[in-house]
Amino acid sequence: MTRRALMSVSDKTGIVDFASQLVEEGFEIISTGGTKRVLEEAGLSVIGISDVTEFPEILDGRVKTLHPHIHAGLLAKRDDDQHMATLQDQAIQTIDLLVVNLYPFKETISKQDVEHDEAIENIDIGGPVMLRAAAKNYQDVTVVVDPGDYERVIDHVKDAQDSSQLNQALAAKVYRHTAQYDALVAEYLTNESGETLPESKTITYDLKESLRYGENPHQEAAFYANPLATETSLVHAKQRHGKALSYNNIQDANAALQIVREFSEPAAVAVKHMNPCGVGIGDRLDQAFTRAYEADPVSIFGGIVAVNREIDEVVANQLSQIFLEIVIAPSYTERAFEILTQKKNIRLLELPMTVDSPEQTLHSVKGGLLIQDEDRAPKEMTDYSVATDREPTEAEWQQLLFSWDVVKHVKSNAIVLAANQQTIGIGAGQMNRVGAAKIAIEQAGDQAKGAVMASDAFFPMDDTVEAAHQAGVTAIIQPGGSKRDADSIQKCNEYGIAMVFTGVRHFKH
Ligand SMILES: NC(=O)c1ncn([C@@H]2O[C@H](COP(=O)(O)O)[C@@H](O)[C@H]2O)c1NC=O
Repeated sequence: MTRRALMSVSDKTGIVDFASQLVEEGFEIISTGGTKRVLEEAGLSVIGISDVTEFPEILDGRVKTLHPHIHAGLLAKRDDDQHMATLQDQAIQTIDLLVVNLYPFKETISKQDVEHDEAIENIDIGGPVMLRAAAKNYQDVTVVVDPGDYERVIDHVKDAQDSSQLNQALAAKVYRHTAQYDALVAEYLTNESGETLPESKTITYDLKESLRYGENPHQEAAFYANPLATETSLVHAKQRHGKALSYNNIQDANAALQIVREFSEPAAVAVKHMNPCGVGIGDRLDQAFTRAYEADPVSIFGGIVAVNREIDEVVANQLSQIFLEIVIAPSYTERAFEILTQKKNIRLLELPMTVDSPEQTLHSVKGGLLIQDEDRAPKEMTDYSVATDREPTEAEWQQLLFSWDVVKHVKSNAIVLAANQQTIGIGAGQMNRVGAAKIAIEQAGDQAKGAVMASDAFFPMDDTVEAAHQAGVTAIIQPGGSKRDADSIQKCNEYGIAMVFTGVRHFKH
């Protein structure tokens, strides 16, 4: 019996060529309205879907292939005599090859200000039903959802190769595709209805690139992208120079990006192992970078630097003095690019530094997933209160707010010391708070005199205030809320330290 291919595609790329080759191999082609038109315009002879269903395409295309003549033709098991007898009784012909791609739902909802009705009309119904039917019956039907697969399918047809392995692989691809399609529809409608943490969550990602390895060379790894990621997301960063990013590079670049986006003034952030090792702000980027560099000239070596202004010749010269894994900037002047690309091993990324919209963060645990809102506490100081007798001076306030923006991005327990728009000591990821303070203080050395301190969470005891005073710190910012706040306040008053409570905690694990 003549083999039949049903073609119904929104993305018509390559369809004429594919159909022509199938016809040459003896296939009959069945098609829906738009696809049929394209094929016929190319001179191919096509059977209209309505000739098979004996029913018109109705409801503006909402119903065209949803018909037993199509679905029985896709689903009948060829080695089941009863199935085949039923087809014969009902005068239904088998369909051997299905070529479908779906209404562009993702592209539609990615458009700015898309109307709800337009989104709904772009939910494909008939396509996924056919795809799922053909994929279920992959032992007898080849199903193609991706124009990128036309070539390998036609090669198989031409060589009359055994297609069982290919069919199964293509069927699996179909279910991944329809699952992603439905996940995006579900996400769109869920967001519209205002639900944030529904009873089940189907998340979907596309492979962006395979990585050489994960955190360590024996770990296999890949980078996946949210299909709806906005252009400010790291997955859309343009790599203008250097070798491929590693797993650790991506994590560090992400961390650097989050921190630098805290600041509207020129800012430079150096990151190592997902913690900032130096952050500086200033009137100009070169000034900000000098501060970030001088904050910890040892740790920045081999680090990642993110800045929020165009890199010019001056900054490029500064950056090229040290070994850096990655630089991320909104843009580079031509001269800066020339200077930096003289370094073979540096990776240069370009990404708008505009503040991106908050998204939920996901963290996997064995057998589960933790989902939470991004840590975007409002920056207004409405809940801030001065807990001590002495108010911070204006200069202290500036440094306190700067250090508070930084400490939020340091692994807990976290303490940041800052002076003159620059971090001077960072204690990260310690198991007790005073331990983090001691590290920050030691790093700051003499610079701690007159500096300020930020703590990501409250002081359980007054020992951190004691350590701060010994080092010469004059003002502290922390959430407050400990049972023993009174002890810390008393100690600050004794030492003339000004202490601000923010009422907000910034744990980061
Ligand atoms: N309603 C149906 O019965 C139906 N059958 C196939 N489609 C889709 O219609 C599109 C192709 O339409 P056309 O050939 O008219 O350009 C394909 O994306 C296909 O997935 C349908 N459309 C939407 O559900």
